[in-house]
Amino acid sequence: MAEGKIIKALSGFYYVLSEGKLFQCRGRGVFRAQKITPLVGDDVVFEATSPMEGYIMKVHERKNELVRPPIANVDQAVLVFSAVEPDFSAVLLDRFLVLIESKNIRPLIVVNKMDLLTDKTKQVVEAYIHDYRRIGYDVIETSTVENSGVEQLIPYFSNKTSVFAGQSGVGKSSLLNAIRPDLQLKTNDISHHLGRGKHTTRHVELIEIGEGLVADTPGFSALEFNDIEENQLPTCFPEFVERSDECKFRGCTHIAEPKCAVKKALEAGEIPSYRYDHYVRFMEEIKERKTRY
Ligand SMILES: Nc1nc2c(ncn2[C@@H]2O[C@H](COP(=O)(O)OP(=O)(O)OP(=O)(O)O)[C@@H](O)[C@H]2O)c(=O)[nH]1
Ligand SMILES: [Zn+2]
Repeated sequence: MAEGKIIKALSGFYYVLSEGKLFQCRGRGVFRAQKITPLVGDDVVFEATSPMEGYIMKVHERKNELVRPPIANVDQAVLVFSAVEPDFSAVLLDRFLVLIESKNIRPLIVVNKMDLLTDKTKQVVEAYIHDYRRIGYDVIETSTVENSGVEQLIPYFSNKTSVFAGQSGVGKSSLLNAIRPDLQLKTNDISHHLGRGKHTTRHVELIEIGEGLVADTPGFSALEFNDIEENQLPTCFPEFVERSDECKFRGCTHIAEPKCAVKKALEAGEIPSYRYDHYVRFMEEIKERKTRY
């Protein structure tokens, strides 16, 4: 018996990577009865029946699970935004961050197309980058055209399973190509792998980058807060969590309560007003969803 990770699933076979070797495996017959469907990203115990084949005997418990693309045990989400074309959007970034924080996935923010900034737009984008770094997020500035910042990304992949996420056209495929030119993902093309329409079935595959694994299909295409509870939302804003011990009320939602440390920090300019505004907006969205059912 050996331990491995499923990096690809195709036509009833699971491809298990174990100590640098790939095994084409079948699942155990009992998985079907037990309603276990092994997923890409699953850590498994398998029995090798030849140097390249085997049977999956056990699927380890998952740390998390994405639906689109179907992938288990995601450690990190690389949130790709462009500085311009499309314009940097803090509300979209906050939406991604909430979803990711709620699944215990570590975010890495990449701001791409830095080459397109003018003196004026640069100030705006740099101010945002500064704010997110102050919260404690890692932000990497890149340009695939000038090939800058790209190599800074590589160490972040080590010993992790990562998923790229971000709007269409921000440069996700371009970044992956810059990191691993042999992938030759088509860019700016509606039919290429990373940009495939929402309704086609996707085969996700984990590819090796640096010392880690990265999904070749981006995640988090649905940006709704369906699985997030009201009391969970404050925990998705690290700069609120950090201060909530100082709130007068335990379980403070930082909205209407008096003597709230988050609101105090907001008034003092320590928390950017747009972050707080997004929080309030997301909270309303979650509450509204509840009354709908
Ligand atoms: N100026 C500039 N253009 C870039 C940069 N990175 C990517 N692009 C261009 O932006 C366009 C979109 O890039 P893609 O890599 O296809 O973007 P994507 O995020 O994979 O898009 P989808 O597949 O639709 O999700 C292409 O025309 C790229 O050439 C960059 O750093 N600077
Ligand atoms: Zn509070």
